[in-house]
Amino acid sequence: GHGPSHWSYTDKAQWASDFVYCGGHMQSPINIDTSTTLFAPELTPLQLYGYNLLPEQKLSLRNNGHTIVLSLPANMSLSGGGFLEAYRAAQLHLHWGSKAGPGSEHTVDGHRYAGEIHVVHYSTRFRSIREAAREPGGLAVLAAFLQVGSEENEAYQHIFEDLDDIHEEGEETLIAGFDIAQLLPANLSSYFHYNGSLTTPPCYQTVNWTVFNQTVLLSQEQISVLEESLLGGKEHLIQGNFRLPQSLHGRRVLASFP
Ligand SMILES: NS(=O)(=O)c1c(F)c(F)c(SCCc2ccc(C(=O)O)cc2)c(F)c1NC1CCCCCCC1
Ligand SMILES: [Zn+2]
Repeated sequence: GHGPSHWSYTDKAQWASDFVYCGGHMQSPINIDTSTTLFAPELTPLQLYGYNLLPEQKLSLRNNGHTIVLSLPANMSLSGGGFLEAYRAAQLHLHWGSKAGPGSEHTVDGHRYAGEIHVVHYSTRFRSIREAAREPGGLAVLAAFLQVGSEENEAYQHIFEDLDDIHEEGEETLIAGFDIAQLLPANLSSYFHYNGSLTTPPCYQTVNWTVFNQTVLLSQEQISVLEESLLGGKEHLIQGNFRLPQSLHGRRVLASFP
């Protein structure tokens, strides 16, 4: 990049020199080693409120050069799941790979999935996500793995059918509201939980991560459309927009299931 505000996935090794937190000891993503996770029965099922949006509710879908970001209304919220406070939804975005290989951020026992969805929330303690992003526990991100299955996933079509409108970096379009919960696994009770960071600069170490154990199934065609539709710069597609697993530095990963 040319100056600290510009970074890319091709110069991940430089992030820590431009962004101090990216070299910290509570970074994300991580590899989840299921043989060392700790069963925590206090991790209750996640409760989603206001996720079932009416079609009249229009949502901004934007190509920001690193991923696609769907902005979410602040009356969508999250509680339970061992969280001590409530969180408001802010945005969701995706990470994916290319023909060369899969692109989830977290891995499980070294396995990388085709992709990963992140639904970003911020604590109701704060007035804005910018403020919350700087405070420990300020953000809660729900993560689910995208896996290739035999059927087309109708919920993801609400997003993928409009990717041509945001082919170029910086482009934005409006899509009709739909049930955002349909983008997540049906089982919201089985998940991993750990404290980590944003997975891109500025890498703030302020994220409560929830990674669902059940995956979401999309068709190969849908995954290919995601991998081939979005430009991150003049000539190159956004592909492989994932950070490599970071060291735990002694952190324990909790599991809501035995
Ligand atoms: N996995 S993640 O949650 O760390 C994450 C990523 F991996 C991401 F790649 C992204 S997108 C890259 C950051 C970015 C770039 C441009 C703009 C803009 O032009 O509006 C906005 C954001 C991205 F937006 C996020 N999440 C954002 C992090 C940046 C801002 C803090 C709060 C929102 C969460
Ligand atoms: Zn993300």
